[in-house]
Amino acid sequence: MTSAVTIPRHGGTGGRTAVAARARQVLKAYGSGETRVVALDHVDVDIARGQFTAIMGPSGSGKSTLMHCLAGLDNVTGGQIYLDETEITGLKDKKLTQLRRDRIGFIFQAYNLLPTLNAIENITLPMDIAGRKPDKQWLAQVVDTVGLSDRLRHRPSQLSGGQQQRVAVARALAARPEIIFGDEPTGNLDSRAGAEVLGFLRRSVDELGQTIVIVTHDPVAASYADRVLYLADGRIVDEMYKPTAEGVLDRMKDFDARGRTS
Ligand SMILES: Nc1ncnc2c1ncn2[C@@H]1O[C@H](COP(=O)(O)OP(=O)(O)OP(=O)(O)O)[C@@H](O)[C@H]1O
Repeated sequence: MTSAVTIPRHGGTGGRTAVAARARQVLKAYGSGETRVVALDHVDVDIARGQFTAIMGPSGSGKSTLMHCLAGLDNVTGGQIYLDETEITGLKDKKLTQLRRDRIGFIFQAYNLLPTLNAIENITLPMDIAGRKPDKQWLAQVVDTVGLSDRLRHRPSQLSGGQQQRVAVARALAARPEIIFGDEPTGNLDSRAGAEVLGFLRRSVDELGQTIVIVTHDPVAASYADRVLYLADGRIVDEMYKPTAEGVLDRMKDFDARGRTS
């Protein structure tokens, strides 16, 4: 088993620490007594700022739970989660809602677009709700990079699945959150649209310095990441830097074979 890698806390990151999010001894259990399930078993992990991280592992290994705990969408049973220097575990609901709104972006498999709003209205909605004015230049860059400039007045029903997901990606990026979390962000897309969205996420890391964490089952999606974390039975059991799809697939086969013999 590999232990969590600790990244230097201070780097050339404009005053922010080099670690965007941290989990320390995070325990998450559901239920009690005989039905108690330990979804996360004392997880330690550092998510590096400006990197693309993919979380992989078999079904039920705790991937979504880890992402939800890191994003402050779910409470932990024990341990601490930090976003930059802020401990989010223990924050009251109102503060947590505010923190998620102001500092975190989300991309889900169901795009969660509002059907009555057009693309640009959906993209700026979180900022409108927060009462923040979008940075026009930045917004134009995001819209241009996702290739939506000629679709901004279209409603979600007038867009393809890939285009809708690109609206969801643009919405997450537009507010320049410290970190973006994606749960199977390309799960509903065909391989061409999926590649487009993943290519865009990759560019936003390389060109815009965005920090991204996704949960995926797909070795091709994971190959866009800088680092893959492997979960099994609620623990981080391995990691891979600069993954290739073949390398990820081989590692998954190893785990399956070990799982069958243990
Ligand atoms: N609300 C819940 N109540 C009870 N048990 C839960 C709940 N949510 C998750 N679990 C359990 O926690 C464990 C981890 O679930 P989680 O959804 O994080 O796994 P996963 O790796 O994301 O799975 P998948 O790849 O199938 O989405 C599983 O055993 C699951 O059954």
